[in-house]
Amino acid sequence: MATLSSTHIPPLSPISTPKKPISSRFLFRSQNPKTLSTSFTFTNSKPNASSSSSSSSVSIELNASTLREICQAHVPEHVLRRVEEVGYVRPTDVQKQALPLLFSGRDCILHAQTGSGKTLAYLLLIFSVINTQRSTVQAVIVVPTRELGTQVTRVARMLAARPMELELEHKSCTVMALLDGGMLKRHKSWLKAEPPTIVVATIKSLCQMLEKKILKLESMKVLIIDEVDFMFNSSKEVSSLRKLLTSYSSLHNRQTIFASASIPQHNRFIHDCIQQKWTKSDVVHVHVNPIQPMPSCLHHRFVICGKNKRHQTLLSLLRSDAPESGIIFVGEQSEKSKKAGNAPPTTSLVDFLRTSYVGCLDIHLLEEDMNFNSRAASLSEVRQGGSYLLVATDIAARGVDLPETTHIYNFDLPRTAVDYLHRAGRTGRKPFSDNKCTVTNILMSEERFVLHRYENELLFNCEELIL
Ligand SMILES: Nc1ncnc2c1ncn2[C@@H]1O[C@H](COP(=O)(O)OP(=O)(O)OP(=O)(O)O)[C@@H](O)[C@H]1O
Repeated sequence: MATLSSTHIPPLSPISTPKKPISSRFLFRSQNPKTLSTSFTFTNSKPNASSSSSSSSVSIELNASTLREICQAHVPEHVLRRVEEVGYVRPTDVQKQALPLLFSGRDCILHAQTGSGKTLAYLLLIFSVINTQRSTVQAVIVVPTRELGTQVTRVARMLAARPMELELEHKSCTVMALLDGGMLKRHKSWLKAEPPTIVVATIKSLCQMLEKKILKLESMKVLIIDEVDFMFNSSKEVSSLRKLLTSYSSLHNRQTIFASASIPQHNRFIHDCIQQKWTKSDVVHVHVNPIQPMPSCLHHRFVICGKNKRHQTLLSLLRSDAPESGIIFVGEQSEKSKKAGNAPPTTSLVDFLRTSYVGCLDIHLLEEDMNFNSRAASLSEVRQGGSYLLVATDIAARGVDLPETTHIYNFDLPRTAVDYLHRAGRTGRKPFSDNKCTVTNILMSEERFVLHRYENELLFNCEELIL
């Protein structure tokens, strides 16, 4: 066991900044603070720490080779058994490095590649602190979309399930999904009758319940904000998020965890966390693979074609790649095109593929404009069925975990490097697999420089494919 002390370490410096930082669409307001936070950056599993911490000391179990070894003293046995039953035996890097810090009670910024297992890390923390004998909300997980909320709820319920014999002896941990488009009336009755132990919520639905005082957070021990950069980047969400962090609950009574694969200008964000009292001043920044934001199992390609040839180009790619399963990302329809009465590009593409693509992949659609039931049906068909091609907007780009996806196609280029990172990260989601997954960009020649910029910002190489 290696002990890493964060005392007498130089002031917070950008030790974990990639050579070229990911560009940002947003800025966190910052006031030149004197921070006490600690940054741990992990490359090849060797941590470095940077901090001006007062006297905090953190023990890190670097030699543990199983999740059981890391969690044994903290997580109930029935949860550990479930973890093993579903096949989580070896910890991923972020789990290995973050769990000891999380169990020590520190506020934490979990900053690790897409598909690296951040969800399991924060759920194991939650299971280590909740007391199922108490009927109060003890953990809240805030997510940006209904789709991610449903997914996190599914994993939390799967871990919480007890064998029948224990079910009779102990009260179970209950997990409520409080998501936009849900049946809030039913949730109100549930919250009044017997509050759940864990709430997974979108910020809008959560704040509705808090404003009406139907949900209370006085017993909340852990607050997780998943996809934190996305949440702070959305003007609709940011004021509710600030209220949740500072008015509806107090940083002193809870452990606060922020998670994302992309935290642009992270040092500034850490400063703001402390200044704005979103976290305690000894918040830890766990940054795994800081100089390689993109998972190494991804192979990036691009094809150049004319504007009117994109459908045919995609078809040729699908024929030559024969993907096991894939996601095709399409940009949002412009207001001008909507006004002109054109069909959305997603629907046109789905129609085109259904008539032209001859293969064994089921074709599905996921976009914001679908109603919540159709969105849920689409994702659940994708999860249950065999091989799929999912045509989606960026709604599927954050957090959605479809591990069978082998290919990503950017039918339209994403708007930012951060968006590229998250779209690409919908594949390569099997932590210990050696399989290479492919991300292919369909470009017009004048867009090449944009992709080049993303390559520089995210430090990856994209190879040209000539069809
Ligand atoms: N220890 C583990 N062993 C094997 N598989 C794991 C382990 N931990 C997580 N996974 C699997 O890895 C995949 C990715 O995990 P998760 O969704 O938590 O990634 P993430 O870090 O939150 O990614 P993103 O930033 O894209 O949201 C999931 O399919 C999950 O089941």
